[in-house]
Amino acid sequence: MPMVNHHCTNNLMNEVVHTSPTIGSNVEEIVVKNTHFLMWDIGGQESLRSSWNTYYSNTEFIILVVDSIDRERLAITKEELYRMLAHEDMKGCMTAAEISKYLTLSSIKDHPWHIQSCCALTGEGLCQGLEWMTSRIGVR
Ligand SMILES: Nc1nc2c(ncn2[C@@H]2O[C@H](COP(=O)(O)OP(=O)(O)OP(=O)(O)O)[C@@H](O)[C@H]2O)c(=O)[nH]1
Ligand SMILES: [Mg+2]
Repeated sequence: MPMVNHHCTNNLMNEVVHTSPTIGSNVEEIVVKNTHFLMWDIGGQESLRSSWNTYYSNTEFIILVVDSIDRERLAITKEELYRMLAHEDMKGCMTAAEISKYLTLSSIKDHPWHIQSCCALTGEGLCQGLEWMTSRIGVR
């Protein structure tokens, strides 16, 4: 029944929820225990899935909503989940060693240098890079 499809009562909020297929995206900020989440709601229709990858960079979490009554489409969900995981923005990235080789860093003899792989999003590697700098202080 269409009315059931488009207007359902959300008991938690005690309000009528209107739904319509997501085209493009909706963005909303949600605060949970003082943590602000910037949430992008993106459309799940097949034709829209190719645009999902444009949302992955700078994204910390992905909420994959599964319709628990739809057994037939669970296989598609699985397929899309693994496609999503294969899409991380780090796939195919160069290693620090490759970059170092390309920049021929080893030929730099008149300056101390250090190459550090890091991720600006998670902060991984940043401390190590700075620690190297502190370890060089007064070494010359
Ligand atoms: N029973 C029930 N129906 C739901 C629930 N969530 C959504 N629906 C219904 O499922 C249909 C699709 O809901 P949407 O929230 O638009 O689904 P969606 O995944 O955002 O769809 P797209 O935006 O097209 O990707 C609507 O008819 C909703 O009323 C739920 O938790 N329980
Ligand atoms: Mg939607």
